[in-house]
Amino acid sequence: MAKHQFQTEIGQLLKLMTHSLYSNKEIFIRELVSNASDALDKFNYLSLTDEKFKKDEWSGKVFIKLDKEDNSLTIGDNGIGMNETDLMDHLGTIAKSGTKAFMENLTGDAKKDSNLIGQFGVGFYSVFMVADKVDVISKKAGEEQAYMFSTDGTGEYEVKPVTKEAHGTIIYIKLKEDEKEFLDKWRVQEVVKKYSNHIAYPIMLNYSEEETEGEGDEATTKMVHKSEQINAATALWTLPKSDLKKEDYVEFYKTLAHGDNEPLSYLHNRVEGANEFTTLFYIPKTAPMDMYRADYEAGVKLYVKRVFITDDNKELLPPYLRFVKGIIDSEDLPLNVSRELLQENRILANIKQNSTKKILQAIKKLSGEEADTFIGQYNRVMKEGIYTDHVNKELLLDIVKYKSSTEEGLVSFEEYVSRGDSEKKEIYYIVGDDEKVLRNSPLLEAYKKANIEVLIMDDKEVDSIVTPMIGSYKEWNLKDITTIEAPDSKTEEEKEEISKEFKSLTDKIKEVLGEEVKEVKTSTRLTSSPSCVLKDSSDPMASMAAMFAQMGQEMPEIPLILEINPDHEMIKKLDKLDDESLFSDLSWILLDSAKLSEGLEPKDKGAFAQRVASLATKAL
Ligand SMILES: Nc1ncnc2c1ncn2[C@@H]1O[C@H](COP(=O)(O)OP(=O)(O)OP(=O)(O)O)[C@@H](O)[C@H]1O
Repeated sequence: MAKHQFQTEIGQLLKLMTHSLYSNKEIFIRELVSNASDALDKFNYLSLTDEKFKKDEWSGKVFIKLDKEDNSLTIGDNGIGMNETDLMDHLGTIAKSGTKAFMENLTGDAKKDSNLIGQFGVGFYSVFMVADKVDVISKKAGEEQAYMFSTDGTGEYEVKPVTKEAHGTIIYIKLKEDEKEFLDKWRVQEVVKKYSNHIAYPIMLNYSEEETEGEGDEATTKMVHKSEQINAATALWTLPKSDLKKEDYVEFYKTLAHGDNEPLSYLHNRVEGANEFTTLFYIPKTAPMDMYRADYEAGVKLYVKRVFITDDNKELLPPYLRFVKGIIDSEDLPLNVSRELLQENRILANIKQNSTKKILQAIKKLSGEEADTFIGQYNRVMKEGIYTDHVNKELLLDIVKYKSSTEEGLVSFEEYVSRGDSEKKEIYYIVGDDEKVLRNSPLLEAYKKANIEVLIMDDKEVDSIVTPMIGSYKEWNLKDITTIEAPDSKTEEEKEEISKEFKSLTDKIKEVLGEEVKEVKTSTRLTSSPSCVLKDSSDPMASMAAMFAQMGQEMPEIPLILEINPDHEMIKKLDKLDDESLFSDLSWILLDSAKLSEGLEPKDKGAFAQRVASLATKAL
C-alpha cells in the first residue's frame, strides 16, 4: 500500500479545516454533492457523445447513506469516477493557484471564510471539518481497476487498488464523535434542500429507522431500511418564470455560487425564434475575489439541451462581465460541439450578444441601494467595458458613475447632463489618483467660481485610459479641464491687456525656468492660488501620450504651460522684486508648488525643499 505526503498547501488547508472553520460545518455536504453532480454531468456528456458509453442504460444519481451504528455518512455517485492518477492529482494536490489566494484571503470570520471555500475550489477538503477519516473509493468510466484513497486528514494519504463494480465515486466519512447531527435524517435533508435542491439529478437518502408493528404487548420493533429522494432534481432554469419565486432563485444561486449570500440581482430569460436558448444570470452582491486575477474562474456554465458542456469557457460573456454567475442552455448547439471551436461558433456569438445586452439593461434598471452596491463593486469593470465593448458603449455610459465637484456621492453622465449647460453641451472632468489633490487643484478654481460641475475621476489607472476615448455622451463632448481654456468672464481684449501688462514678468520667469516649461502666461482661471500648470493639448506629444496610455505603456512627458495669477499678492510683489536670486527661487517655487497641488512631482524635490527652507528662514 503506497503512502503519500500531501502537498504542503493541502497540509495547511487541512489544519485550517479541522481547527478554524467550525461554525458552518454543514457545507461539506454541499461541496461533496456538488462534486458528485459535476461528475454526473461529465458522464452524462460522455454517454450522449461517445460511442463507447452510449450503450449504457444510465441515469445519474447521488446517494447519501447514514449509518448511526458505524457513526458514518457516505456520499456516492455513478458519475465519471477517478483513476489512481486522478485521485492523487485532484485530491492529493491542488493544481490551482487558488489555494494560496484562499489562505491569504482568510478573514478569521468563520462564515465569510467558509464562503471562500467554494470560490477557491477547495471544496473536497471541507469534509475534514467533520471527519476523523475519509475513504474515497472510485472507478473511472471505461477503466477496469478501482482505487481507494484514504486519509485521516493529517499529513498523509494512501492509495490502493480495490474492487468496485460500477463506475463512479463513493466517499465514506467516519464522523468525529461530536458530529452526530449529520446522522440525523432531518438535519441532512434540511442541508440538501438548502443548498442542492435544484441540482439536476435525484439525491437519494438511505437510512434505517425503527418501526413498530402491532399494539400493546403485541408490539414489535424492527429496523427498516428506507430510501427516499430528498431534492427537487429539476434544472431550475427550465421551469417557467411564473412557477418560480424569489426564494427559488436565491436558493439555486447558493448552489451555483457555493455560498450563503443572496445575489444582488438575477435575470431569467427564454429566447425563442431562429435561435432558442435559456439564460439565468446572477449578479453577486460582492465581487468575486479573483475578479482582478489573470487566472479568474469563469462564472457561467454552458449547457446544451440540459446537458452540461463546460464551466471553463471565458468566452461565453465578455471579460468585463466576469463577475456574472449563471447558466446558458442552448437548444441549437450540437452536443459534441468541440470545446475549442466554441469561440467561433455563430450560435454562441449570438447568445453572447443577446445575454450581454440583457445583463447591461438589467444593471441599468437597478436603483437606490442596489445601484449603489453595484457601483461600489463593479464601477471599474464597467469602465473596462467602455474600453472594450463598442457595441454596448451607450448602455455602459449610462451605468458608470463618477465623483463630482459640486455633488455628494457619485453621479452619472445622465445626471450631469440634466444639470449642465444645454447650449454648450460639454462635460468637464479632471483625472488623477488622489481625490483630495484633484478637489484642491487650482485648475478647478475657475469652475467653482462659475458654479460649473466637474467630474472628479480619481481612478487614474483606468480613467486616464478610458475617459479620453469616450469622446462624447449623447452629443455632449467630454473635456479634460487640464487641457482647455477655463470659463471666465473676461473678454479677449481684457485678457490681452493683462497679458501685456505682465509680459516682462512672464518673460523673466520663463528665462529662469528655461526648458522646464513650454510657456509662461497670465491666467484667468485662478482665484486663490498663485499659479497652475497645464498640459499643452496642441502639442503633438499630448495625443501621443493618450495613445501610449491606451497601449498600456509609460507616457512620454508632455510639455507644461505655467500660468500665473495676476491678482495674487505674491505675483504682484514678484513683479516688483529686484533681488535676482530670490526671484529665481520664487519662480521655481511657483512651478513646483503648482505641480504638487495637481499631483505631479517637482523635477528636483531636494532643490524644492531647500528653496522652501531658505525662504522660511528669511521670513522669520
Ligand atoms: N465525486 C467525484 N467524482 C469525480 N471526480 C471528483 C469527485 N469529487 C472530486 N472530484 C475531482 O476532484 C477535484 C477536486 O475537487 P474539489 O472539491 O476539491 O474542487 P473543485 O470541485 O475542483 O472546485 P469547486 O469546489 O470550486 O467546484 C474535482 O475538480 C474533480 O476533478
